[in-house]
Parts: sequence; C-alpha cells; structure tokens
Amino acid sequence: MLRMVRLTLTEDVEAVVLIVRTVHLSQRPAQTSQCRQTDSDFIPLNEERLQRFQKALGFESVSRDSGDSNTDEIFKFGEFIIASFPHIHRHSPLVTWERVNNLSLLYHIQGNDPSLKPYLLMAHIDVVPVTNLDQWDAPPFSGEVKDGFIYGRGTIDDKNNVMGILEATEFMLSSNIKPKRSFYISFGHDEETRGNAGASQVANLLRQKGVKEVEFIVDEGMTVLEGIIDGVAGPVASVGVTEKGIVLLNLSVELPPGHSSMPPRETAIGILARAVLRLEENPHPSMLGAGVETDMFESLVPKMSYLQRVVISNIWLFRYPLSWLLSRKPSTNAVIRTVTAVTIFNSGVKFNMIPPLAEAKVNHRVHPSQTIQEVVDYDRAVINDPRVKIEVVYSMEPHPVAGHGESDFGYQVLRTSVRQIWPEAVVVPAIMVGNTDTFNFLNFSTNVYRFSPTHMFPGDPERFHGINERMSVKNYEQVINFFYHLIRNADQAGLSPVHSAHPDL
Ligand SMILES: CCCCCCCC/C=C\CCCCCCCC(=O)N[C@@H](Cc1ccccc1)C(=O)O
Ligand SMILES: [Zn+2]
Ligand SMILES: [Zn+2]
Repeated sequence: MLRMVRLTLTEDVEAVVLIVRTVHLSQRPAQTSQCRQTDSDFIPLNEERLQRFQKALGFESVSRDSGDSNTDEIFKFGEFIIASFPHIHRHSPLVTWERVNNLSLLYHIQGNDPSLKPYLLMAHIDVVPVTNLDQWDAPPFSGEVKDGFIYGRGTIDDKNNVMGILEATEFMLSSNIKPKRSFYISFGHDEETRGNAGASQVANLLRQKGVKEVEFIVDEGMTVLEGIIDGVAGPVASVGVTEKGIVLLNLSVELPPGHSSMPPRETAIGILARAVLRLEENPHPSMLGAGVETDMFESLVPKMSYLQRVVISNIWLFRYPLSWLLSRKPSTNAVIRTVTAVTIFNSGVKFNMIPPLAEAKVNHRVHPSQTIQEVVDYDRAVINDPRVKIEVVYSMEPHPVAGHGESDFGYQVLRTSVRQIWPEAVVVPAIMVGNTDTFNFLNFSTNVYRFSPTHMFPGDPERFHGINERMSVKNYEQVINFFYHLIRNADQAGLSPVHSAHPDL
C-alpha cells in the first residue's frame, strides 16, 4: 500500500512531498518474552563464580597461527574446566562429555522429552595473542578487576561465553532442574586460526554419532550495542542471522633485482604499494538495501525519531546519504559492504638492492549480497595492473540467512532471553561482521545465530583482539543469566509477556 506524506526536512528546506511506503513500524507490537518468577530464576555472581572466571582468564590459551598455539595452556584450561564444574563432569547422570582431539570439548545434556530436537551452544577456548602490553590497564592474563571491569584476553572473545554456558549449566544441574530439550555444547580450541583440529572435529564426531540435525545453533557473535549506532538510544541486541564470507588474498609483484645505484623507474614495492592504495581508496560498494541489514534497520524503528523512521522505511530512496553516514564508522561500515583490510606487507632484502619480490596479504569480509568471485573481479579491475599477481589463499562464501521471524523458534528463544536480561533492548537481526566456527555446523541447521551477550559502548568494539579487552562485572553476571534463561526458554513451547529476570539486572 502506498500513501502520500508531507515532510519538513529542515527549516531551510521546503516541505517535500514524498511517496513513501507505509510501514506502520511504530505500531508494531512490543516484543514479548517470558520468564519464571522463582528463586531459581537468577544466578548471582558470587565471589566463587567471579574467581572462576578470573582463573579462566589466567590461562594463556593462545592461538597464533595454524599449528602454532599454546597447546599446554589450552589443555590446562580444559583440565581447569573439568575440575571446576563437578555436576557437569562427574555428578550428573544427564551429561556425557568427552575431549575431542585432546583439546576441544563436546558435551551432551540429556533432556527428558525425546520428541524435542536438540540444540547446540558453541564457544571457543583459545584466544588471540596480546600486543601493546605496555598500554594495558591491567595485565592481560590476570583477570584483575579494576573500576568494576574484569580485564583480560578472552573477556569478550570468548571465555565469557565458555564460562557463562558452563556456569548456567552447572547451576541448573546442581539445582536439580532437568531440561526437557537435550542440548549439545561444543568448545573448539582453534577458532582463532580457523583451524580444522577443533570445532571441525567436533562436527565430524557429531556426524559419526548419528546426529543429523539440531533445532538451532548459538555461537559467539554480534553483541548488545549501546551508543554505537548513531541516532539510536538504548541497547540494541544485534543477533547475527548470517555471517560475512571471507577472502584472503596474496598480492605479489616480481621484478628482476639489481643495484640500487641504477634503479628502474618503478620497483616491486612501488607497484604493490599503488595496488594496495587503490584497494583502500576504492572500497567495495555499499550493499545497503539488498539484504538483512534492511531488516535490521526496520527492527530499530521503535528506537528512532519520526524523521529517522521515514528514512529507514524508505531505504530505497535514502540509500546514498544513509550509506555515507554509516560508512563513517568502521563498525557500521562493516555492516553495509565488503570490507578490505591490508594486514601484511613484506618486501626488501638489503638497503642497496632492488627488491625481487613484494607481497601483501589482503583480508576481505564479504557482504552476504556479494560472492567471492565478484569481490576478486572488483579488486582486479580496481588494481588494473597485470604485474600484480592476485592469488586467493582462502575463501568462504557468506552464510545463508537464518530465520528471524515470529515463528522461528531459535530466534524467539534468543529474543526472549535477551529481553529478560535487558528489558529495554530492541532485538534486531544482523550480519555477523567477523567469522566464527559455525561454518563447520551449517549442515546441522539452517537456524544458526551468532550472538554474544556482551554489552558494548562506544570504544568497546576496538577491544576485540585489541588493547584492554574487558567486561564489566555486572555484564558477566548478565552473561551467565542470559545463557541460563536461554536453556530454560528452549524448553518452552510458546511465548508470553516480558518481565526482567531480576530487579538488579
Ligand atoms: C549497525 C550495527 C553496528 C555493528 C557494530 C558492530 C560492533 C561489534 C560487535 C561484534 C563484532 C564481532 C566481531 C568479532 C569477531 C569475533 C570472532 C573472531 O575473532 N573470529 C575470527 C575468525 C578468523 C577468521 C580468519 C582467520 C582466523 C580466524 C575473525 O573473524 O577474525
Ligand atoms: Zn571468538
Ligand atoms: Zn577472536
């Protein structure tokens, strides 16, 4: 249906008559949720639980490169997990668990209703290395609490999710609560190198066990964002319903070496530098309006002003100014286009020698509305220099889009659980801008969600793989309770009105 709307855009600009799509987004029903109101609804972050998280952060379970990781520390972290959660690992008859490939972990928690399809919770136990040690406000493997924040590599990627899932499951089992729906937990040990020794082996093992399908999958991913999307106040829980593809390119230029006193007009370094500059100066086009990000912006409408609503309801019309606005911040830019990061640049042998070879590594994260081939073709056209050799070292197409409607059970379980922890949050489908271990499990379900219950404010996205990775003590309590609610909600057949899990949350 179409209607005419008269708008005043600014005081200087005459009122403009626009034909706009009628989207009564402001009148959409409030999102609903449910929660039991009993003592067993809330898991307090007592000293014991906080200390367990701090100890988990103490393990230097670092993955540097494929085949180059601190396997001793990863193993010890696994031992710590096994020793710290007695109901999961020893007392409960509902749980079976095993080490996979020595370092990863797989659990099965038996529900009492075999007619319900199980689901899968995922996280990873490895972390990326630490850099810029002198700029950390607390040592990165200390788990030190400073001004209400727990510091350490892994606090947001991904020991928060590992420990949150374990605390929630342990609490449930120790409270003698038996789930109706069975679930699996997979903790991979090489996510940070995209290796095939961790989650990929867990997936193989599940297949060997005869598991063909799960109801839904939740892995690390997008987060609860506050103050990060310009013009949107309050928390926005962005749930990755798809994941960007990835292309790793090797660019190289080979030219004959020689004496630096008689240099050629161009060197391999100069040619490659120009190619890299062209890539940076010609970003891939905005895909705004072509996919999930449209659903995301439309779901944000309850948090928007009238003018913003008009813009969002008519992305087809405001695509260019909106793309320009979103492009200004790396975090929002990542949502609307394929991004390009030149991550490694190598060349040169000696001060007085013309280099025989220059190489650069380019890392693209591919928007779900594009294909790997389109990205490589675009790069080739932009570089426009046959002397630059372009090789695809690794690639993965963007993931399919998971259901995110009213009748998509997994999405509704997530949405309900988020609203119990953050009652004022709007839950929106989003594109996961980084990559996860879920690619190993895409054959098990079309309902794959990438979401971490991490509450992020401006400046926080940079902490991923960065300096001063941290999580507030309050947020860690929310993480535990989010997973606890998720496990309980997965047992519910339907949805009913929202209330928060605990007055303090
Ligand atoms: C309008 C919406 C605004 C969106 C703002 C986004 C704010 C940031 C929130 C979440 C970002 C999540 C990104 C973190 C990714 C974590 C997982 C990870 O690090 N995976 C690795 C996997 C990998 C890939 C290639 C080689 C080795 C490992 C990654 O993606 O780099
Ligand atoms: Zn991660
Ligand atoms: Zn990571």
